[in-house]
Amino acid sequence: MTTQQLTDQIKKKKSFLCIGLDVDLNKIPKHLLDTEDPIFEFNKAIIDATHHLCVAYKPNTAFYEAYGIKGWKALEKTIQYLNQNHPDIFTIADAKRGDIGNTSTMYAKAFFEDLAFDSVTIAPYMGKDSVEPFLAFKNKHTILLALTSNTGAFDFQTKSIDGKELYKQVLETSKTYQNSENLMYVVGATKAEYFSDIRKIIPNSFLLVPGVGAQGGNLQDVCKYGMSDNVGLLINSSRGIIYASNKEDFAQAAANNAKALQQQMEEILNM
Ligand SMILES: O=c1ccn([C@@H]2O[C@H](COP(=O)(O)O)[C@@H](O)[C@H]2O)c(=O)[nH]1
Repeated sequence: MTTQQLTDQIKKKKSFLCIGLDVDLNKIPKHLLDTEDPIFEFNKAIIDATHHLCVAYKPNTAFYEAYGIKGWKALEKTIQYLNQNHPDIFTIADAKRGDIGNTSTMYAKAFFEDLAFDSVTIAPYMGKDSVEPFLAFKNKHTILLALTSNTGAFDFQTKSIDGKELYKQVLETSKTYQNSENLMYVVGATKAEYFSDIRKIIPNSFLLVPGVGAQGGNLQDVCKYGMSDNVGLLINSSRGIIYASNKEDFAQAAANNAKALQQQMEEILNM
């Protein structure tokens, strides 16, 4: 999917919501545990109930890898279900990969070719030759960790090196990479006060913004300082939506929470 197609979807649905599919078998409704593939059944029910309210889904691969081969199969079935039934929805593998060049190429093949995700999250720490193999894939997007939502972000990312904060150096340097038009960035919703500075460096890039909901980030603040002329935001909520209820009504409860966020987004887009 191109960024223009993503922007068109945002305008059509009046939503820039990304729903995180972080499936924890201890949190899903008990009746699903009797099915052959509880992870996929949970995801399918959530997707069926919420796809009209969001423009993206983001499974975090940790929640699948933790269940071994069954988890990976459920991830594969989930992305196939999305690509077959909702090709207009942007898909993000939140895998936070990145390694020496030939290894990065294999990671890119895994997520872009085998699983056919639209995008994958990447850690920038190993630099240019670890990121460019992902950028080489046409119409696929590399979402670089810039300023993360957790408190540990202050350990390194905001530290000044040669007079400039590390996260700013990540933004500036990554713009010089080959095929940098395929870059997006992760910026945490809990860091709303940093968005103005970030937009000075990357005015038009898409930002994936986790941290609204369970982590306490504020949607209005993020939009006030982080929205670009073309919206340029994907606001993620995972636990705040998918675990709205652990009873039989879980999918409808998730849809209600997604709807509440989508309505706030619609108001912001109409302002
Ligand atoms: O800076 C980051 C980068 C990634 N994440 C991931 O996003 C979701 C957030 O889940 P919630 O339940 O809405 O808090 C999760 O997969 C994180 O690993 C992040 O939170 N912050």
